[in-house]
Amino acid sequence: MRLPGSKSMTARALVLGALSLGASTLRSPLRARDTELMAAGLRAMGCHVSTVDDNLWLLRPRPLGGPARVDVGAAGSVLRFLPPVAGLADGAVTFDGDERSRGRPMAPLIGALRSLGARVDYGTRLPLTVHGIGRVAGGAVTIDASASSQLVSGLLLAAPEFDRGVTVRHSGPPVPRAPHLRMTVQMLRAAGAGIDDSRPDVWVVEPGRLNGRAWDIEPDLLGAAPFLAVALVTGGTVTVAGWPPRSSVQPGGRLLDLMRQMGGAPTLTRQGLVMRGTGTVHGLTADLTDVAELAPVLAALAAVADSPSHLHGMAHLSAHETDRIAALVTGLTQLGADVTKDHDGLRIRPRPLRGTTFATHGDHRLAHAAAVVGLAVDGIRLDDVTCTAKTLPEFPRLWSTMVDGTGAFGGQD
Ligand SMILES: O=C(O)C1=C[C@@H](OP(=O)(O)O)[C@@H](O)[C@H](O)C1
Ligand SMILES: C=C(OP(=O)(O)O)C(=O)O
Repeated sequence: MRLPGSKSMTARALVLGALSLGASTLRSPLRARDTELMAAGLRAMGCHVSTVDDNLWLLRPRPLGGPARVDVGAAGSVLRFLPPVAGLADGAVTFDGDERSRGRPMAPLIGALRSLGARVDYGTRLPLTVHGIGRVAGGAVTIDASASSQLVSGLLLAAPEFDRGVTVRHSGPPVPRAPHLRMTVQMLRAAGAGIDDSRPDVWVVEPGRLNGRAWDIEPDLLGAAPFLAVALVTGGTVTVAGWPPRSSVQPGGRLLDLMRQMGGAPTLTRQGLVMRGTGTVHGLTADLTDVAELAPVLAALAAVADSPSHLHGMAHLSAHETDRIAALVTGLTQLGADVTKDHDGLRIRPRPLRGTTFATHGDHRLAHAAAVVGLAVDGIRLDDVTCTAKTLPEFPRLWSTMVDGTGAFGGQD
């Protein structure tokens, strides 16, 4: 199969392109609800973004301005990356989104933006309005980003355009998702930013113009998880074409290590990444701090494994699209698994499972998890599969084609 483009790379390339001198292109971007909302948000502020060609999106930066309204939908990236950009626009930009987004952690970012010189109307929930004056003073700021790495990424991505750049210090429990922060730093550098991340929990971005450029978006390796899980559960083989090299900005190596521990045998070949399984899945003890989006699919695998699992380092998952920890406890328990929550994760002891309805809570990664359990247990029904459009609108088609056994899924060549 061929995977669609990385959600995180697509989001960053769009934001950087809007703040650059000169045009940018995105080759093989992800077309999904989150990235279309990012494009629409930038358009609303005045940037020219053409997404008509599935394989090549085009950005022509123009002066950003309001009044504008931005729908963040359920996208944490739009929610955290665009308010700092709106500070640079001339005029008021109002942000709102799906009910669940209204309460996702934002306060540290708003506090930081205010102390960097932006005027923001925000209580404790969306909607919020940034009253941009075309410039943000910038400077040094300390925030607690333990609830979301996106709080730091959002500040860094816009910072080259701040008069004094930015120095962001994180203070508090560890920031989750170091790989996403590395991706932010690498993509800023690739766009010409001066950025120092040599000290733990401190990021310094110098002021300066970014250059428009051609971005090659890698396939979404985190989105590969449910498809690779198929090999483990069924004892089959799944080949993912176009798997990026080890130097990838995504934590692909970590995904493969975790799947190897659960019984998969991944090899990189000229055809791509080949995952082989035996049909027996092993339990896993792992700290998922850096890759917690994988937790739902790994929890699904753990529920059909031959031994218990302990997945931890995932406390902040309770602030994602839904409270993922609570949803996994309830959903997997209803199927018959023995699941308990501890202070920052889940303990899963497999037991014979029964087919029943699995509540996705409108969360794409919970839908992926239910689909994986459904490979091993008859009669699993998802209460909603349209939520997969957030990051992979083709998910139902890809999955059913694969489960039907035609082997023809993923033809995006
Ligand atoms: O920067 C990014 O592209 C992302 C960062 C992570 O957010 P959190 O740190 O809030 O988990 C991740 O979960 C999200 O899917 C994408
Ligand atoms: C947490 C996720 O998304 P976001 O925070 O970007 O909405 C995700 O895709 O699993």
